[in-house]
Amino acid sequence: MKPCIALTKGRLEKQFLDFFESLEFDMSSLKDKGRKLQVETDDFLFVFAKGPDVATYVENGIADLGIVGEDILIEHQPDVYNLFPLPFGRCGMAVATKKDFEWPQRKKRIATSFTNIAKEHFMQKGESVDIIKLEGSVELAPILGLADAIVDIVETGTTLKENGLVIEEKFLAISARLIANRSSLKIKKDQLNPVIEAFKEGAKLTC
Ligand SMILES: Nc1ncnc2c1ncn2[C@@H]1O[C@H](COP(=O)(O)OP(=O)(O)OP(=O)(O)O)[C@@H](O)[C@H]1O
Ligand SMILES: O=P(O)(O)OC[C@H]1O[C@H](OP(=O)(O)OP(=O)(O)O)[C@H](O)[C@@H]1O
Repeated sequence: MKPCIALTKGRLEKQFLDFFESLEFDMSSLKDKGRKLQVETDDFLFVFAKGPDVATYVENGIADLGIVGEDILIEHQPDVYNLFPLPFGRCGMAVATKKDFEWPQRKKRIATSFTNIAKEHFMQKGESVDIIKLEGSVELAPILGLADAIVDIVETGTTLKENGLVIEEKFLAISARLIANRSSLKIKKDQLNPVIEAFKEGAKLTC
């Protein structure tokens, strides 16, 4: 059976496919995949899923390898091998507030999609905070008065800027990572090692 690679849909997907093409793997059936969620190439079966689900498919051995943002690994702590960073999906985690915001004297209210990362970040500073879980457009929360601040991904800073927010603190550098199922790495060693080595070499060249 061909190795199965789970890919994070969305921005990582496009960046992975460019990276994959640069390694001269067969890309033909991936280029016009349309809305298909599974695509077979000469060498692999690709499945396309949301980041946390990529980690779940790899953890459960449905996919042998996965491409996922480090934010997902830190937030969800799946039981997988976290092999190495890939040269795309670079961004960071930050605390951001409204410009000129003064923290109130009560417990801080933090809106985020990354509740574990946010909790852990403030815990390490010795602060207990109230976390408000949002699914997206997190930048709205301080503007609308739902929270004092957000913990979210920042890349260019455009979303913050265009919504009148500023970075108070940057605290994590993130990139896409190659992950592997623990048993696949042993059982399918001969099939997977050449691919993993090709990704590693490609990552070194592009870094
Ligand atoms: N602005 C960004 N710049 C670079 N990488 C990002 C950015 N936002 C997210 N990422 C990385 O890409 C991964 C996938 O993010 P993406 O926004 O495509 O999916 P998502 O969070 O499920 O969003 P959506 O629900 O809008 O599809 C994240 O886990 C993170 O590692
Ligand atoms: O610094 P920037 O380059 O502006 O990128 C940061 C934005 O990108 C992500 O949002 P996404 O586009 O995934 O939408 P979301 O709000 O639905 O998560 C992230 O949550 C920020 O909002």
